[in-house]
Amino acid sequence: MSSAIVKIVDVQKRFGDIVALDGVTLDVFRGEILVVLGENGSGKSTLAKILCGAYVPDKGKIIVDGEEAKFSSPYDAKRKGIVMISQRPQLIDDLSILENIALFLDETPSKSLARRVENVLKDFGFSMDINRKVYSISYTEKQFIELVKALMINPKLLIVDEAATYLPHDLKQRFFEIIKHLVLRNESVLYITHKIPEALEIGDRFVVLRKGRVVNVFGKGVEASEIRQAMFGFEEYLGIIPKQLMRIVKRDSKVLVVDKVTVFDDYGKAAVNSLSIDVGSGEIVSIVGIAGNGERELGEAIAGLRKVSKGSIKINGFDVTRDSPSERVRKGLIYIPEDPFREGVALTLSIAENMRMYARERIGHDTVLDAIKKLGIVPENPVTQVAKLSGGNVQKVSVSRLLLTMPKIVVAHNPTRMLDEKSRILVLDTMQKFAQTGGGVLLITEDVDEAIQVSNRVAVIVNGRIARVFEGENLEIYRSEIEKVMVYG
Ligand SMILES: Nc1ncnc2c1ncn2[C@@H]1O[C@H](COP(=O)(O)OP(=O)(O)OP(=O)(O)O)[C@@H](O)[C@H]1O
Repeated sequence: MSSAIVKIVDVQKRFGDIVALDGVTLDVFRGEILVVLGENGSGKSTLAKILCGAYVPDKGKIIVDGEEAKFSSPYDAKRKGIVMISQRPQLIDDLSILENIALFLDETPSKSLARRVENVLKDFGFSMDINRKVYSISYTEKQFIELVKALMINPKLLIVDEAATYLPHDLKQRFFEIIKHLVLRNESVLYITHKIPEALEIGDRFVVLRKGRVVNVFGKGVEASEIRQAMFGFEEYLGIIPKQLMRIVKRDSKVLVVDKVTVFDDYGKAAVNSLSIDVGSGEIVSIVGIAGNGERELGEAIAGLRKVSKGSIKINGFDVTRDSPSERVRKGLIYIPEDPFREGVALTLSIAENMRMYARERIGHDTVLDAIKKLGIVPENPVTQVAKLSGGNVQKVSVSRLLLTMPKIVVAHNPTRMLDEKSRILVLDTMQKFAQTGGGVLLITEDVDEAIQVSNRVAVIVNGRIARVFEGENLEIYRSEIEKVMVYG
């Protein structure tokens, strides 16, 4: 392996009394993909933010190309060829995709820039209207635009903070090909992910952080169990309840009925088009699709956050089509939105205040502590402001409502995004247990693995319609067909 492009020497970073990084020393070599793994809150994003100039370390040094770098902003790092694609898209909602990219590149939007952007999109085999305003695109599409933006400056060190993990399979594979090309040109990639199989697929070396310290650095050939052991202290992949143990689904007793529903997007286009789906008591139904096919609008319509133009929605037998979001909650709905930062939590409130807001009855201190413990939220202190939590821990607060109430139907949009493996299993397991006790779950997800693992039925959404429904004991056999329908309809 060649020389280090970046040397991280004894870096420490504290936020009040939280030690996010505790003396991290690490080299990033030229021409490598270095994967960083660790539980939620272990310090991965903080390390990435220091490297890209968003945070200044309290102690320690960052050496780039042999010289100590003192970045005071991401702009300084960008000038040195270090760019980060963050876990949470950093785009301005009211600007178009093209305007956002222009802003990042310090250019004015022009026809020639549009052509360059379209060429990168072509490399991905993807086309989209780059004049669309960012507020109208999904979270996943925003993340994709972040990748495009970063690649346009030909970075020397590209930092990907969980920004590619949830891309649709084909786009992710193309992104992997593109970063492998970067590496062939001797550029480097620091890749943060929670998915161990993904890490093994892409990485050359693997660093595991725990409580802000490097606990292991592995080379190629490492086993998933070794990484798991370093991350969590146990080797086994924690399984979820096998589906055959689930109680019989009562399809005749429907907890959610979406009947020929049409919903418009922010542009007045029908994003959901006369779509019907129902969920029986004891059933988990997944809706899978490539982001931008109407899944977000469908979730919002069920939650009462978006108007239903035609058709009707019933929760637990009640017609809720015209009900307010809170009325739907009263009738037994729990909705976990796609973007926890925007809709899932109140960032300025504490963990406990958020949880008290979700619970429909008064909950005591012990219930709050119990939910924090079960989900492994760090820091554990219930008065911590949610804005101070790591991405995965914010998502945990958003999904904690699953543990705090006994709803009839859960509608969850990408609920395990940003969660480490342990917490992901807990969330899926909770949904299975909830279905076992007679509830129903509509899981809207881009993660086909997850849908196959936990569902009784998998419906594929394409252009706002259900293109196909797959059903059976073993949905695994339909995997490639499901993926094909997702892409080709
Ligand atoms: N701006 C901040 N203010 C206060 N605390 C912070 C801030 N940013 C991070 N922290 C704390 O530092 C610790 C490490 O957070 P970090 O975001 O680096 O974790 P992470 O490994 O990236 O987690 P995740 O997998 O959830 O994204 C956490 O305990 C977090 O609460």
